Amino acid sequence: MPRIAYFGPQGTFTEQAAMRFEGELVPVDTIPLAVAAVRKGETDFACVPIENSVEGAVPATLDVLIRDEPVVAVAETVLDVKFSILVRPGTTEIKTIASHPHALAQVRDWIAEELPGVTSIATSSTAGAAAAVERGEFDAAVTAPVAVNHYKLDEYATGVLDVADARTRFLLLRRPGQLPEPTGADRTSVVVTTPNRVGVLSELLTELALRGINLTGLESRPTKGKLGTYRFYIDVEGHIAEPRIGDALAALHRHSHEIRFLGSFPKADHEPVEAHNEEFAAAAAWVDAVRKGERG
Ligand SMILES: O=C(O)C(=O)C[C@]1(C(=O)O)C=C[C@@H](O)C=C1
Repeated sequence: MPRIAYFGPQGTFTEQAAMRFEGELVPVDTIPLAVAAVRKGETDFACVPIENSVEGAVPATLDVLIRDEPVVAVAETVLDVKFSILVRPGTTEIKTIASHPHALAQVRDWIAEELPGVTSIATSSTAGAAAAVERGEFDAAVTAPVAVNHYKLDEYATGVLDVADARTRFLLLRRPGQLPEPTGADRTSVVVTTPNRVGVLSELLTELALRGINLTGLESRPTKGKLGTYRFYIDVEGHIAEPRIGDALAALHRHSHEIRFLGSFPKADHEPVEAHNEEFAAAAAWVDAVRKGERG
């Protein structure tokens, strides 16, 4: 059975996401450690959060994807997110509340309303906060609902969320190898660094638009070198096996200093992508025929 390192410890949202894939689950404490496990070959896959509908991209994941040896996404899954507030049995007063920064940000208004004056503390993960509360380091933790099954804690509140219908998307990563087959409902992800000149980002986006490619995500992260220099993470609908996507990625390659492929994989929503692949194939066949002198 393949081994999947996931952003743990037990009881995180990422664990629930990882359970949707076939494999033996291996908890590790941080996102970089989960990805390092797959890079070193200690596990076959790593499962990490990539974006949340309320708080946006998960910076730790974006940063780890560009470092060291390449890893590629082969699948994604989306979880509905709502939180539980866990406390040690018998707790009467809450002065400190701990969680992953993304989780704290999603319940900020609830905390202000229900626990005014409480101090919020960032921990490595939601379940890491639960473990710390169990050890007596903080009074309360903002966790995934399942965390109550893993720690000797009680539910102070459940179903907590400032914005209804929050969702988080997770990636299943592995070392580069055979790509998943195109399904007609895929996503492709790349990260590029561009020369610093006028209009370069608009050139990249035009390459996509000209080929009828739908952009589903655009994030920038500093290169961590010169101030004001950025990497762009680009998600589009389609699979690199499709001519228009392959063509567009080749164009992005031409516009970039550096480009890294982060995967082509089925979208979690399985909604078919309008691809116009026949038109691209017909156009390529025409050019081919003209080159051979068979057509005018
Ligand atoms: O700490 C966890 O439980 C996680 O899986 C991380 C994470 C995130 O990074 O966004 C996942 C989903 C929630 O939005 C809150 C935290």
